[in-house]
Amino acid sequence: MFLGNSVIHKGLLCVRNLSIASKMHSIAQYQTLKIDSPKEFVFNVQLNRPDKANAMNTPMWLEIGKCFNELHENPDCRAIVLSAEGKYFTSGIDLFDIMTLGEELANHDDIARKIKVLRKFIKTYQDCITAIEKCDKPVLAAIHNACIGGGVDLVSTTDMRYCTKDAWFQLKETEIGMAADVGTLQRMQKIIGSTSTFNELAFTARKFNSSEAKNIGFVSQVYDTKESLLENVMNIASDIANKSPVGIQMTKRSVIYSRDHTVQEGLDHIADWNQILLQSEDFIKAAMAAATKDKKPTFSKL
Ligand SMILES: CC/C=C\C=C\CC(=O)SCCNC(=O)CCNC(=O)[C@H](O)C(C)(C)COP(=O)(O)OP(=O)(O)OC[C@H]1O[C@@H](n2cnc3c(N)ncnc32)[C@H](O)[C@@H]1OP(=O)(O)O
Repeated sequence: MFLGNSVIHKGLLCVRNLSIASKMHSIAQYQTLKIDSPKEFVFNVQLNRPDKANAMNTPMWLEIGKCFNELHENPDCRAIVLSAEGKYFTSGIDLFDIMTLGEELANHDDIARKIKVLRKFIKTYQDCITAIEKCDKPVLAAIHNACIGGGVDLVSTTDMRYCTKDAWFQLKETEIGMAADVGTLQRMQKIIGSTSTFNELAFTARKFNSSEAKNIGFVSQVYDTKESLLENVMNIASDIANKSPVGIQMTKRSVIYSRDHTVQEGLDHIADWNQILLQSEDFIKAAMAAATKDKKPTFSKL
């Protein structure tokens, strides 16, 4: 059969476009998150249920997991800012959503069946935010106004936290009759380094403000407004994104591994990795750049 030139041309264009599209990492659509890339290699993930004070419902928990798993794989992403739309960062778990769990439990009479439902629920929520820690790209939380309950669990998984002057935090779980179960008890006391201060916050469920958060080391810096918070945090993320992805991703992995192991185990872990990674082109490029005072060496995507 004869194919005219224009048909062949269109066909070739189509193949070329398909191959470009397959090289670009498309960003999935999310219902409860807003995602964009305001700077090269920097992604901004925003909690996006502003009408509900960004209460974390099941779709949001699941989407957080999915999103950070995707960004872990995305070679166009080297640093991530986690922020929120609207008046509040987050009011924690969606209290209406949790009531539907009660309905599901009511379907079972037997304790073994009930605990199976609850365990699956808790483990799923844990895994969703642990995805932030498992994501090799550094995650910087930019927190404004209220960060309550599940919100503290969420930001405790990030690598760095920054907030506005009006930010306040509350480990509210004991006030609603539960022990926090998705990471605050495990991670936050290690972040702030004082078990006594941490226990006070966890047992009393009292609110603490931005200056206390800075004093106890929970946040690195406090900014006057949400605009200056985002501007500064984006700049820090961009600075990270300009560095070698090999160096940055391995640093995150080593820091988290070392937090959970002895010093010797941490040293062995990084020796095991660096005997491989020091042979990467990034090491040569960065060393050359340092020697020639090149401020912005170009690193391939990873
Ligand atoms: C496996 C378990 C995993 C995790 C467990 C985590 C535990 C926790 O998260 S404990 C913390 C639970 N959260 C709370 O107790 C906070 C409750 N909310 C508030 O205190 C207030 O809403 C506020 C955040 C201080 C804001 O107050 P205000 O400015 O007066 O706004 P509201 O009118 O109260 O809220 C606006 C709108 O949002 C809805 N909403 C707020 N928070 C939640 C929530 N946590 N769950 C569900 N919905 C929430 C509120 O109902 C309003 O909705 P309307 O439709 O406009 O009425």
